[in-house]
Amino acid sequence: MAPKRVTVVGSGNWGMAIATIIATNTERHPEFEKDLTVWMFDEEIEHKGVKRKLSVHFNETKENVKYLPGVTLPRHVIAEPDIKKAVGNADILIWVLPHQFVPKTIENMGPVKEGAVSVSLIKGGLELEGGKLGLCSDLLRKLLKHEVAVLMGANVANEVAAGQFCEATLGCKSAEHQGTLCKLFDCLSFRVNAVDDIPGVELCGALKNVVALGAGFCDGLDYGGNTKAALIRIGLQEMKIFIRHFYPDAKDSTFLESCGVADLITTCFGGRNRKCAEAFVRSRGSKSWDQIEKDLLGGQKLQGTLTAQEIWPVMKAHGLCQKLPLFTTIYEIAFNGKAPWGIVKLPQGMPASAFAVDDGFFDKK
Ligand SMILES: NC(=O)C1=CN([C@@H]2O[C@H](COP(=O)(O)OP(=O)(O)OC[C@H]3O[C@@H](n4cnc5c(N)ncnc54)[C@H](O)[C@@H]3O)[C@@H](O)[C@H]2O)C=CC1
Ligand SMILES: O=C(CO)COP(=O)(O)O
Repeated sequence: MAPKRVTVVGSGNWGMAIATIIATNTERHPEFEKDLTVWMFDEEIEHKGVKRKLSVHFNETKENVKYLPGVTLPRHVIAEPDIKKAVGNADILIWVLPHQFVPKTIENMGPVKEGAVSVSLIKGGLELEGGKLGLCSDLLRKLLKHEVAVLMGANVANEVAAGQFCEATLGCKSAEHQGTLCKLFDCLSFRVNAVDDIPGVELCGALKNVVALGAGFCDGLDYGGNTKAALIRIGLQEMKIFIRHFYPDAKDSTFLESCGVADLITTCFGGRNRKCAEAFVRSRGSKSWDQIEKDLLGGQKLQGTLTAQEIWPVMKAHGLCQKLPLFTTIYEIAFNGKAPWGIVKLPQGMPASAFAVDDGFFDKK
């Protein structure tokens, strides 16, 4: 059988980091073609005083100076800015875009190969479809008309690119594809465990970004480890309530995989959602989320705020707000001007001086 061609669709922080792992595996396993294509959403960059396209700079230097600076990828990783060329010949498509860009990207691309398979690494992209909760992998499945697996885990991109040990969870229904896809991702520093609970894996990946906003609010209020641990515990519980409401068959064991508790922990300590939520509180209401994203992420994208907005109408439509007080509070702090210390149920009448930011910028709903 001809070796399978692989394309990574997306070249942000995670797209580039996972390309380092995949490229190692396409080189050592003969069932894959060694060259790895990465679709690069092209843009003009200025690096050391020289202006040129990001893809041109990458193909010459093998460094994505905007989204993963300081890391040189293997020579056989090739950036392709033309989406039609990037996906047209691929047998395996790895989706790693901020979820808001998925529909337009698919609209712009041509046909995909018969028998191709996709894996979504995208955390977010939830919507109600005729009362049912639609996932990003459902959208991909609908538009691409082929099998879509998911890969989620405790995988802060810069740490993965640095070769630090971590784990990930592959959610995949077909036993045949499980084997091939594990081979594509698994290596000594990136251990992959396959399960067949796709909605459980994917929803853990999306919802932990919302909980991470709460963790950032705690950091902005200078609360310590006990409070953050409580928030993580309650967050995990609410993730489970939410997921089970829509997918009663989601497995308990999924929450103990890397995609569950491990991703929640790493994101609540080291993620961008946490970082921006801390800045939101410290700005005392003076900066919008868009401004914070621009100031702190250098072109990378926040996913937790969008996901919080996506699940809010879903929670309301399904009468879940009371069952999910933490998710509700996170939404209200992020978008309704609720005081950030509402993140913990503190005793009524506690003196204002006990709080780091009680200077009147947030009303006390
Ligand atoms: N960065 C991380 O540590 C991790 C991220 N993820 C997930 O991976 C997904 C992708 O995130 P990152 O790779 O971090 O991206 P990123 O936030 O670092 O970069 C933004 C990406 O969006 C692209 N872009 C900007 N405008 C676009 C447009 N109009 N159309 C298409 N693309 C456009 C940029 O070229 C860039 O590749 C997200 O769902 C995220 O939650 C998952 C695990 C780890
Ligand atoms: O998903 C992640 C780690 O697994 C990264 O989270 P952030 O998007 O908050 O950085």
